[in-house]
Amino acid sequence: MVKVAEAEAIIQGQCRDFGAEIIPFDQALGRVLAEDLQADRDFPPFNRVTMDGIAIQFQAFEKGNRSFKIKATQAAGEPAKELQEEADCIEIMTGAVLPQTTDTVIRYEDLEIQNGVATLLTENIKAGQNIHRQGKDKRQGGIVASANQVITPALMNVAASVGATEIKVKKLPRVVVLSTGDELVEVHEKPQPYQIRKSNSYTIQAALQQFKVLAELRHLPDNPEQIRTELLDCLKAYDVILLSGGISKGKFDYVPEVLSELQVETLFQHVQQRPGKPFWFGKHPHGALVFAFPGNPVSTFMCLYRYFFPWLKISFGLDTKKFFACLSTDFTFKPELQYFLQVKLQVSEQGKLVAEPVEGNGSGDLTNLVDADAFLELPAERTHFQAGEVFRVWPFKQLF
Ligand SMILES: Nc1nc2c(c(=O)[nH]1)N[C@H]1C(S)=C(S)[C@@H](COP(=O)(O)OP(=O)(O)OC[C@H]3O[C@@H](n4cnc5c(N)ncnc54)[C@H](O)[C@@H]3O)O[C@H]1N2
Ligand code: MOO
Ligand SMILES: [Mg+2]
Repeated sequence: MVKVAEAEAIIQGQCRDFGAEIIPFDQALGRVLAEDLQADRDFPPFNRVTMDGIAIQFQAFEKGNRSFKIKATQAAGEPAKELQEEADCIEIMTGAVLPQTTDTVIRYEDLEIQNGVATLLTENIKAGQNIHRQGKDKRQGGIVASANQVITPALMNVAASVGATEIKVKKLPRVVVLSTGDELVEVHEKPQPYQIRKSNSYTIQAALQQFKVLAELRHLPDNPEQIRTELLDCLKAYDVILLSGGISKGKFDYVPEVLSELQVETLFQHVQQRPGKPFWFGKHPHGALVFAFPGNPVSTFMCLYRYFFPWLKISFGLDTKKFFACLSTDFTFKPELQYFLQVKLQVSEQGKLVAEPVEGNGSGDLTNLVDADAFLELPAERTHFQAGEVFRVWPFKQLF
């Protein structure tokens, strides 16, 4: 049996680079950027007017001029017009290029316009106001988004602005999710009283979609020959096998034995944790990795978030951020196992992330996961945990 930190280190020692591929820009949301995106022009690309109003020469205001004859109107999308006389102005719209020879924009709210003449209603005018200067945000050639981050809606904005119709992203690993067990029936089927519907595989598949990984689903019956045939096929066809169930001490838990027969090296078996103690991890000589999660739904789920996603993020070149939360109430857990307590998270008015335990009925209670937001990781070497103490937390729900 290995400690949680040892299991984590062994798994992270097996991170992979799956390379990169170029895909159309409109399919890139949620993928990981594999190149730096550069500004093809300055940001903004011209002196951009930021208020609807008039453009003047500030020197005219300085000389005491407070009324300006409107010589022209310039909309966004029009080339820059030119102001000839300092006694005049150009009506100008937000998003338009600053007209040539002007340097200051006054908004309509500070003007009265009558008979084609704009008169100032305020003395509070500053040279250069209401202009977003060319290149102020980024210079041409500068990096507007660096590689190794998830393509978010905000990043799409930048990608579109630089005309990146195609984007280089990290390739996705080929993943298969294997359910095991003769007690499982399909979701559309009506189970016999002694059967249950398959659910873990759908949870795993759904969670992987967060990273745009489209996993295939397969099922292994409790039959060593069939497990062997299926696993042999999967070891050739996939980079990662995510398995749930069939790995503990039961008479029909054939998975670890068959994996060994197929030359999959055991990198660890059993982790000092609850849930998920029987967790098994191994590697095939040709490269495929096998994460064999214990079948109980909460165990599978916890191991997915605690071990697989960090592995995936590191493989993608992403940062693995650490989160901590404050326990809301005293809690006791006696076994010498790292305990992953299901909690609800809330940000207090003091700005603290507070974790409140959600009582459940152990690792078979999948209904409890719906009410919880995260796992709070309580160290194995301790028994009593006090309200206010801070521990590492593994969120599995969007909090905001
Ligand atoms: N003698 C011992 N028995 C058990 C031990 C032990 O140390 N000694 N460990 C227990 C722990 S902890 C866990 S967790 C489970 C792990 O069992 P397996 O990985 O072998 O999983 P199964 O036996 O196949 O199933 C366990 C449980 O989960 C349900 N299950 C399995 N797959 C799915 C699925 N795809 N969707 C929904 N539910 C699933 C299955 O029906 C069982 O109820 O072993 C304990 N036993
Ligand atoms: O510790 Mo097992 O993984 O819960 O039921
Ligand atoms: Mg079992």
